[in-house]
Amino acid sequence: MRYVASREEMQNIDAYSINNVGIPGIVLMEKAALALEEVFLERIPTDSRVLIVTEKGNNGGDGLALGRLLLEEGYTVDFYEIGVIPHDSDSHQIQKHILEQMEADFLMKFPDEEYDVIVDAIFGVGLKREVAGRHREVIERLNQMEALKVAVDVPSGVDASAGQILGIAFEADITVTFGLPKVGLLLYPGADVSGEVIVKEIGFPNKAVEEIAPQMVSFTTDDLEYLPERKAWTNKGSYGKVLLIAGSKNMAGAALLSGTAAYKSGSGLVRIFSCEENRVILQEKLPEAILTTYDSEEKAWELLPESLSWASVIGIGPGIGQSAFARKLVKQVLTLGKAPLVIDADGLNNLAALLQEDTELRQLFHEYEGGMILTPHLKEMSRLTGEEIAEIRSNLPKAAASTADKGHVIVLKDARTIVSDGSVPSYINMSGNNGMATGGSGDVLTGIICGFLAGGLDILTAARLGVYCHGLAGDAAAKEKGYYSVLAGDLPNYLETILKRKHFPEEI
Ligand SMILES: NC(=O)C1=CN([C@@H]2O[C@H](COP(=O)(O)OP(=O)(O)OC[C@H]3O[C@@H](n4cnc5c(N)ncnc54)[C@H](O)[C@@H]3O)[C@@H](O)[C@H]2O)[C@@H](O)CC1
Ligand SMILES: [K+]
Repeated sequence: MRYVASREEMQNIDAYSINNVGIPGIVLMEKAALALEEVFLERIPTDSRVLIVTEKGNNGGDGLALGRLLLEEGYTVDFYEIGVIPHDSDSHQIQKHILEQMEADFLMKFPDEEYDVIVDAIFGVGLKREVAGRHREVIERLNQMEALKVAVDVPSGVDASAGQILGIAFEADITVTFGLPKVGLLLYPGADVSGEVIVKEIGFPNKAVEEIAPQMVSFTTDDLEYLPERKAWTNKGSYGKVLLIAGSKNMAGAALLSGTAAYKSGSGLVRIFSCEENRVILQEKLPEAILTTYDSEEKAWELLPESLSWASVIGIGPGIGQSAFARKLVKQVLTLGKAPLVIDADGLNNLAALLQEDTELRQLFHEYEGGMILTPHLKEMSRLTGEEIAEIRSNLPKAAASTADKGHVIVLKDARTIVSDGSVPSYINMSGNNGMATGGSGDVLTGIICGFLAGGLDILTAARLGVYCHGLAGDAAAKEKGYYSVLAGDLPNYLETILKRKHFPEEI
């Protein structure tokens, strides 16, 4: 698990490292420059022409130090300092002085030449208001130039805390960021202009990071260690019984996808509760599943209580539709269910309607004892909370945390999914890609989370790890099939290669 920092948190980590631990700022700056140099040497030929654009803060200082190292390696380097900020930082002054001693040239005006690489060292985490005037003009021109664009720490113009664009932003192909990823590089639209984000260690001591304890975390592949344990002397009963209330007439696929994903993520037994019309296809495509099907509403109400009491995990929603019957299904589950519960898709739409119209249901919802995970995308979240989508999008972590406050885990699904139980830190997911924006992908996520719950994970870990592994499966799928052609049905297969890493890391 690693922290993801906001602007203030990163500034506090900087300050703590320098003032309390005693690491001189210039040392951190030199390490930042070395980290940038490393990326250059790995990816960019030394006969390249590089333009480094700076301002007088520490981000600019990083750029100057990088330029010096690149000159030593044989790159051709031009420096252009905007120089509108009235005072330069101490470390910037030192870097400038060194370059002057080395007789490096500073361009007096914005260059007309062509470059292979442009480095943006104008603003980093110090940016706090709209970019205007000369800064805006320069960033506009840089964005029009053809070159590989490298941002130092944060693309200038991106609010490092929320990912908003403050007027205009440098459009980077690569952002080399120091110490910790910044929230603004991961949330959109900031993520769009950050390109590939490379996180480089530059020597912020753990003590400084622990002391500040940022309010967001993310997973890396090391966190696959949290996957449910599997012991030698076990049987199918050891890995839980998942009941999926899914599918309706013409919607067998949703049940199939979530059921397959639940099995592929380790569930001992999966039972699908669906309509009779789906029996044949489910039996053919997922013969491992136990089927409980109904051919009338009366039959459904007769079968449901036994299914609910059988289950150690319940998932409801994929493909159930929004009929009065489906709404009653949700209500019955909240009334009779005792196990950890995942509510997704139409389960959430029905829940939103019930919460508005049914006081008794509101109480059941708030008092549900088994633990509950809700997995809304932005539209479903808007229905649940009554907030506008734009408002939710403007601060996804806040939207998730304030809804989760009511005692549930919220998985707020977007290009960067947030998972929160209302406490800090909340989780921001870094895996996954646009190839997963395809029908049925959410059904697979529901199945994975149910599978992890069945394996014994608590609701928060199951939700975080479910989202992370779902994204990794999507990344593996996109790598082979391309972003256009990933199907939700591919995801459970690629999930195999991800989960396998826990026990066979050497084979990956
Ligand atoms: N503090 C440290 O010792 C370290 C800082 N590092 C680098 O320094 C950066 C932070 O440096 P700074 O805090 O000096 O700030 P920046 O270099 O990010 O920004 C420079 C200054 O611009 C001004 N400013 C902010 N918004 C503006 C706007 N819209 N228009 C015009 N001026 C504006 C502010 O006064 C700010 O201090 C990091 O992102 C990182 O790149 C690294 O060298 C590691 C060590
Ligand atoms: K920058």
